[in-house]
Amino acid sequence: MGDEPVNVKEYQELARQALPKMYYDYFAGGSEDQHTLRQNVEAFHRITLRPRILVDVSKIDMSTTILGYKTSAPIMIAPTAMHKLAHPQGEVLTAKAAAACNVIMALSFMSTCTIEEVSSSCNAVFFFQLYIYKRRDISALMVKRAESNGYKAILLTADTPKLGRREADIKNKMIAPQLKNFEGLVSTKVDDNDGSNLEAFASKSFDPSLSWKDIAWLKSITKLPILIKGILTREDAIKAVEVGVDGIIVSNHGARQLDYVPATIAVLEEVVDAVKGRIPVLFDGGIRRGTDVFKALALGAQAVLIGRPVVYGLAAKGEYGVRRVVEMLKDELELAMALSGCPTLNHITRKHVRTQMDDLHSRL
Ligand SMILES: Cc1cc2nc3c(=O)[nH]c(=O)nc-3n(C[C@H](O)[C@H](O)[C@H](O)COP(=O)(O)O)c2cc1C
Ligand SMILES: CC(C)CC(=O)C(=O)O
Repeated sequence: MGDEPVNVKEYQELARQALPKMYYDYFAGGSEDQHTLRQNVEAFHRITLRPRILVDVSKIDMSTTILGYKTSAPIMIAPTAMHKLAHPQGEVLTAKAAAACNVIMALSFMSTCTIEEVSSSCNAVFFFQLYIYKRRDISALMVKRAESNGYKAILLTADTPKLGRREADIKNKMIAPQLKNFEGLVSTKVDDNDGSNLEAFASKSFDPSLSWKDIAWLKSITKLPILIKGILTREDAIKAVEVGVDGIIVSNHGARQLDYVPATIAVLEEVVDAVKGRIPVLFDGGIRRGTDVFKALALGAQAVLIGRPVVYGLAAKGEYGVRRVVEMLKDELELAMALSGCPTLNHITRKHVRTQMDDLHSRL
C-alpha cells in the first residue's frame, strides 16, 4: 500500500494500525456473531448497476438539501460515540472536516467534546443525536443545549433500549470514559471489571421503557424537527409517519444492536414504499463506496449517513483523514453518476439498479 490511501478500506487498515486494540475493536465491531455486520456490506455487493449511456454528463451536480439545509452531496456524518478514542481532539476535528466538505454532521449524544465545543468550532450544519436516559431531565437538558447552540434537528435513536452484546468489548473490558457533557449530572465512568463497562453504563442509564407515546413528550420539549433512527420494518415506518415525526433513518446501528436483522440496504425499499414520500427517508449501514451511495439513492433514500469510515479517517489522519474519506466517497459517487448517465441526483431512479429480487423475476 502506498502512503496515501485511495479508498475507505485502506483507511480502515490504517486505523487498525493506529489504534489500541480495545478502541479499534469497539469502533469496527458488531454484535454477537457479527452476521449482520458482514451482511451490511455484502448486501451491497449483490446489487448491480444498470447504467444508461450517451447522456451528457459534462456537468454533475451532487448537491441537495436535507430538511431544507444545503449540502454538497447526499452524504452525512452519522452520530458515532467518543471520537477522542480515535483522536485526542475528537469531534471538533470531525466537525471541521464536515465544514470543509460542506456536509452535515450529526453529533452523538455520547460525544467526548461537548455540544458547545463542537458547534462553536466551525460553521458546519449540525444535527444532534439523542438517547433517552432514565433521568429524562438529563436528556431534556441536552436537547435544550443543542437547540440553543444552533443544532438543526434531533435524531432520536430508537434501537437501543439496551446495548447490543458486543463480544470484543466484553473480552477487552471496554472502558466507558467520563463524558464532559454530563459532568456534574451523571457519572458515565463505570468501574466494573467484569466485561464491557460501556454495556454496564448503558444498562444503568438508558431507559428501556421508551415507547411510541414518548414522541409526544419529545415534541413538547423542542421545536426542532425530529427524525427516528433505527427503523427496519414497514410497520414501524408507518407508525413513524402516524406519530408525525419529520423523517426516519433506516438503520441497524451499524450492526451493533440486534444481530441477524437484515442488512439495511435489503429493507430500504420496503420502508420507502410504506412511507410513500410523506417524510424523508435517510439510510445508513455499510456504505463504503460511492456506488453504495448511488444504490441507496436508487432504492429511495434521500441521503445516506456514514459511521465507521469517518472514524477510520479520524483515527488514521485526523481532520485530513475525515475530509479525505468524505471526498473519496463524493468523488466515487460523482463518477458512478457520470458512468450511469445521471447528471443530477434526480436522474437516479429505481431502474438504475438490479437487485436479487429483480433477477428472480426476470427468470420466472
Ligand atoms: C463506533 C460507533 C459508535 C456509534 N455510536 C452511536 C451513537 O452514539 N449513537 C447512535 O445513534 N448511533 C451510533 N452508532 C451507529 C451509527 O450512527 C450508524 O448507524 C452506523 O455506524 C452506520 O453504519 P456504518 O458504520 O457501516 O456506516 C455508532 C456506530 C459506531 C460504529
Ligand atoms: C456509547 C454507546 C452507547 C454508543 C453507541 O451507540 C455504540 O457504541 O453503538
